[in-house]
Amino acid sequence: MPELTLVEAINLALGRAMADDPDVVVLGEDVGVNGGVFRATVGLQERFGPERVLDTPLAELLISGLCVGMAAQGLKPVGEIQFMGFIYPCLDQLVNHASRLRNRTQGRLTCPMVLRTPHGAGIRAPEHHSESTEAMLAHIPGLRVVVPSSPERAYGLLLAAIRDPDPVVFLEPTRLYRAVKGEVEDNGEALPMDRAFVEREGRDVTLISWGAMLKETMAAADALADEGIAAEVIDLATLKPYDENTVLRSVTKTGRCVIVHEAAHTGGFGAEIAAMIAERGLSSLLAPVTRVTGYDTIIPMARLEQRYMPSVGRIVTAARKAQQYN
Ligand SMILES: Cc1ncc(C[n+]2csc(CCOP(=O)(O)OP(=O)(O)O)c2C)c(N)n1
Repeated sequence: MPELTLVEAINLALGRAMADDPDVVVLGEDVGVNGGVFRATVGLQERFGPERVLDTPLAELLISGLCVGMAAQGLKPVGEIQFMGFIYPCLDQLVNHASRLRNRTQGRLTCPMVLRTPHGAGIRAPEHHSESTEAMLAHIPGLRVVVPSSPERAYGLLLAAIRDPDPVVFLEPTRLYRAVKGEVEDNGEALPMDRAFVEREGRDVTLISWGAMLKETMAAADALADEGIAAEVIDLATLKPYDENTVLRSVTKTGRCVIVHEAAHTGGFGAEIAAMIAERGLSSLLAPVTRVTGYDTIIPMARLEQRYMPSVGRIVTAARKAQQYN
C-alpha cells in the first residue's frame, strides 16, 4: 500500500470519484491548469479534460452558486475554495440554497455538492488563510461538515462526501497537508460520515478533537500516560451530524472530558459538545467538561501564531485539572 500525504490522498480520492462517476466535476480557482493552490487537483484536468475540471474566475460566490446549479441538475460538483477565509461569500448559497433544496422541493431535488477548503492555522500565513469557523457551518441545518485528520480518513471521507446526496463542506487540515503520511489503499471504499473514531483508549479522561489538532491531542495523551493518566482520544471527524453516542460512551467510562479545538472559544463547536454531555451524560461526570481552544481574537500573524493555538501543555494542564475532582 502506498504511503501518501494528506493532500495526495485527497487527489487520489478526487481521481477515483471522477473515474467511477462521470457526473463528478471539479471547479475552482486555478484547479485545472495549475493543479490547485495546494496541488490537490494536480493532474485531474489532463486526465478528465477541461469540461470536468473547470478553472473559474476569482469569485467564491460564483463557485458555490455553480455547484448548487450543477447539483440541482444532476451533476456532483466538487468546488474548491482556496482558503477558509474566502468561504464567507459562499454562505449565501450554502444557507439559502444548498442546504434547503431538498426541503424546499419536498425531496424532488437534492444538492449533492461538496465544497472543499483548507482549515486551520499553523502555516504562518496572513489572516483569511488560517480560519477554522467550522461551528458557523455546523449551525446550518441541512449541511454536513467533515474534518479529516489523516490521509486515510481524508480519502475515505471525501469519497463519502462526494457520494452523499446532500451538501457537504469538507474542511482539510492545512498544516497536515504535507506534514503527515499514511498508507492509503485506492480501493474506492468510503468511510461513514456519521461516526467518530476512538484513536486511543483510556479510562481516566476523554480528549475530543478533530482535524489538525488531533496531533497535539495525541501528543498530550502520550505525556499524560507518562504521569499515569490514561486518556481516551476521540477524533470527531464529522461535526455535523456528529457521533454523540461514541462521545457519551467514552465520557460514561472516564467521567471527565476535555474538548480541544483551535477555533475561537466563544460559540466554538466545543460548546455544542459540552452542552450535549450536560444534557445526556451529566450523571456520569466526575469533573466539569472543559475546553482548550483558540482565543476570541483574529488569528495573529506568524510570530504569535503558536501562542494562539492550543499547545500540548495547555491540553495536559486541562486534563490534569480534571483529575483533581474525585
Ligand atoms: C477573495 C479571494 N480569493 C482567493 C484569493 C487567493 N488568491 C491570491 S492571489 C490569487 C490569484 C490572483 O490572480 P490574478 O487576479 O490573475 O492576479 P496575479 O496575482 O496573477 O497578477 C488568488 C486566487 C484571494 N486573495 N482572495
